[in-house]
Amino acid sequence: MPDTPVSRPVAISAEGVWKVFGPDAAGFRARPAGERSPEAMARDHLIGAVRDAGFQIGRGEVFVIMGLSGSGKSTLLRCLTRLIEPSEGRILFDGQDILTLGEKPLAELRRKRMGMVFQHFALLPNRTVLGNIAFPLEMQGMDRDRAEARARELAEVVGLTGREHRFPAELSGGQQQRVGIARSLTTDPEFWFLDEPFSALDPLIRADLQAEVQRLQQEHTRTTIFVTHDLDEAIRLADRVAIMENGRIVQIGTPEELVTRPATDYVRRFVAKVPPARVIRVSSLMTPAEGDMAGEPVSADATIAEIAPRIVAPGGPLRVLDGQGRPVGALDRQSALQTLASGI
Ligand SMILES: Nc1ncnc2c1ncn2[C@@H]1O[C@H](COP(=O)(O)OP(=O)(O)OP(=O)(O)O)[C@@H](O)[C@H]1O
Repeated sequence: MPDTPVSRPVAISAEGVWKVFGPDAAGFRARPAGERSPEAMARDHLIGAVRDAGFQIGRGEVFVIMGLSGSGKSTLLRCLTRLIEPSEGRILFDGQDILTLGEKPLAELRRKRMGMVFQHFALLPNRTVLGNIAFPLEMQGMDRDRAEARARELAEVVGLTGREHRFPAELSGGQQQRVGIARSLTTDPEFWFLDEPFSALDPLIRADLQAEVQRLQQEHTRTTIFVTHDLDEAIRLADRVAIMENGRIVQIGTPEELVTRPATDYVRRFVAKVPPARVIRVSSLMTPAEGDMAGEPVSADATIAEIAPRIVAPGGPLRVLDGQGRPVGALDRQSALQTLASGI
């Protein structure tokens, strides 16, 4: 499987992870490799919800898992948190295999270092916004005043100021999801798992919350694993995307790589409607150069769509700067225009 390696220190690593459902799922480990094809497994009424998944996620990375309904996204995410017990494989957090952890250390890991948000999660109907956000802290023994003070901070962070004393029934769907996001952040988790958190929301609210996730993720350099079946959402949020098909990861890459170098027809069909200018970055089109240059500055990390107004303006080549503001290349307007002409 084509896999663009992670470019940061590794935070989470999955090796040979399988999750099998069916009458004799427990006997799966003893199955020889030759008996693990979808056909051979189907004969024995076994479903390979996750099939031999392997990948590494970098610290602070947004790793998006996407694929069609039933491709195994949620099962894989749940395996990573051990909400579902994998049938086989290793899942390492900072080098430690969490599948070997006993109940107590696992609970500790979840409570202290992980935050989770789901599409449908239960808010406590008889508790206010603050009461709901504070709940995990109170469960951990924090006194009510301190827990509420922290909840108040988080309510502000997710834009719920002024609604602290409302009950869930008095909130819109988007506001309820904000409560869920705040609640998942009470312990300031290093690892943030989100499973289709915005699928039930209308597009405008969804875009708002996507921006919120980006902001929260950048502020605290959280390692974020985000499941979605929405390609637009994946492209907006992801550093890298893992595409799943029938339980298998068929490609891992940046949005740009998926669009410009799809590994299979399935991936090609998936990304067919993405305008290249939305994902191709200035760094991919520039001519590398060093030293002083003339021309209007653009960021090497920007997408061609983001700098469209500069590209269409008249003038010579654009001066490309890296994250530290150092000149790293020149962008020819003509070649950028060609990418732009393919749509935004
Ligand atoms: N508890 C279970 N028992 C049997 N089969 C299951 C179970 N959970 C999931 N599956 C099967 O495993 C496969 C993967 O399901 P999963 O929910 O992970 O997919 P998904 O990509 O998250 O789908 P969706 O986008 O619809 O949520 C599906 O074929 C599903 O029917």
